[in-house]
Amino acid sequence: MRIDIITIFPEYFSPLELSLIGKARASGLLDIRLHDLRSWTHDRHNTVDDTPYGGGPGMVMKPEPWGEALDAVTGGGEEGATPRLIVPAPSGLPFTQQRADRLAAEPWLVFACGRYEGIDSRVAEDAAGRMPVEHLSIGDYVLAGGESATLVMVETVSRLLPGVLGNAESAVQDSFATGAMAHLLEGPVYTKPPVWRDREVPPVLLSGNHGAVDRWRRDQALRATARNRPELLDRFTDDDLDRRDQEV
Ligand SMILES: Nc1ncccc1[N+](=O)[O-]
Repeated sequence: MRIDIITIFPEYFSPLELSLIGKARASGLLDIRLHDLRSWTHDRHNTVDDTPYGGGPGMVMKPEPWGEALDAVTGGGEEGATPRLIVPAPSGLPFTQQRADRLAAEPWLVFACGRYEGIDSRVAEDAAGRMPVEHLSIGDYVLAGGESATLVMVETVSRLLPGVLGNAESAVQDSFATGAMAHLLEGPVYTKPPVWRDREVPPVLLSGNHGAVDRWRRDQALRATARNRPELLDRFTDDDLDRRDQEV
């Protein structure tokens, strides 16, 4: 997968040189390219923002640098390929594991990181004439810009790509994963030693009875979900739960 990130703070993305994503980039599984939006400004101050029409607080990012940046970055696709443009914004559609699964199937993503009060809306309208454009939100709070959200989305999507995680299985067992534990929160996890500060690991996990372990894990996941995210349980119908009983 190719990922382009356009931002006025390229250094914000140095964490993408570390750990699993860093290794995936080094191995060629991931081709992440950073672009400084100011490269497409032509004035002495490399201006990227201006006051909002209609008044109001803050600044809006100017359309010209973005238009040139997107032309330059998205024009260079192999055999004229076009990317999916992701614009992180609090006003966007919710970024969920299901949406991450879908994005992980895309060959090429471009992230436009807006700062201030956002990017002039004509930029996304103009780009939509040439490529799919999605405004996505990672949560109902206001960040100073799209960079943190882009880090979250890039990490969430990248770890789903085959070969990026050491053990692809663990992506399946995660909270919100698809399959039998879909939409359930992950329950408690344990590793050695079997007793620590007089606290024992639940005996079922040491029993070697995989059916009992799976049932225990699903029960714990249902409890965690009921406690912290009861609204996620509404998605289950009775036969869903019955089906899970068969599956687990
Ligand atoms: N929540 C956000 N705040 C600012 C920019 C982007 C955001 N987001 O969720 O993608």
